[in-house]
Amino acid sequence: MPDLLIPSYENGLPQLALFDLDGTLIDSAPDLADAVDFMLLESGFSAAGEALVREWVGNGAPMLIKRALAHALELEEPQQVAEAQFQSAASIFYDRYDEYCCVRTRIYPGAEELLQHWRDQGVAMGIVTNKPARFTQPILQALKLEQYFAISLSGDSLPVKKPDPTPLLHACEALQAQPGSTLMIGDSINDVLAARHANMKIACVTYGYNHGEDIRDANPDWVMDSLIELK
Ligand SMILES: O=C(O)COP(=O)(O)O
Ligand SMILES: [Mg+2]
Repeated sequence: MPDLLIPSYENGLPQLALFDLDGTLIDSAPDLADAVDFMLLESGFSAAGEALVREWVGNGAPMLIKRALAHALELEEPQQVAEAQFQSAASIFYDRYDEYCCVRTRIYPGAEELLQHWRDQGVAMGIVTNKPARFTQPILQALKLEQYFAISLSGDSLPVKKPDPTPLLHACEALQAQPGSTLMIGDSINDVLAARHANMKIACVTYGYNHGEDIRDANPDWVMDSLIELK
């Protein structure tokens, strides 16, 4: 693995840094698991627990809900969940998570130190998350993180989400940065694929949510145990 100095950028710093949110900057799994378990219990199933929810996060709230229902119904694929069942479970999940989306959610150690450092160094920063916007904004506000970001794109901000590269390219265009001078920082295969398709370098954290797989298997350009290593 190459060291974390980023030689392809001027001064070793990217012009623009795009951050994934869940599993990269914040550990949101405890509150997500609470909302999933509330939804499952209200729908007449058993709770799934946080460990499983950590494996289901990463492709947006609708997919998280479908994965939880597929597990409860012992279906092989989340796509097999009936639309009516999904809709009623989703409204329970959304109401619950609207109210309790930032109770036990925490910023990972080292994350804010990197954000402060890069802000001082003049690196432009943005959020590209698959989380729906109705949750992204309140969480960024509650954790006082919104001040760092010039742009924040959520899973429903555009017609497509990661692993599609469109949100990453959209952020570059909005902030007049070249993909080749932009660094994506994430925790999952969705971040790696989106960055690859956008011709961006990708650095990944090992502690996040990657569907139970080791992120090294996705071959990101850099792997780190803490965001502080980027500083
Ligand atoms: O909400 C999700 O499923 C994942 O969100 P993320 O893209 O910030 O990891
Ligand atoms: Mg993530």
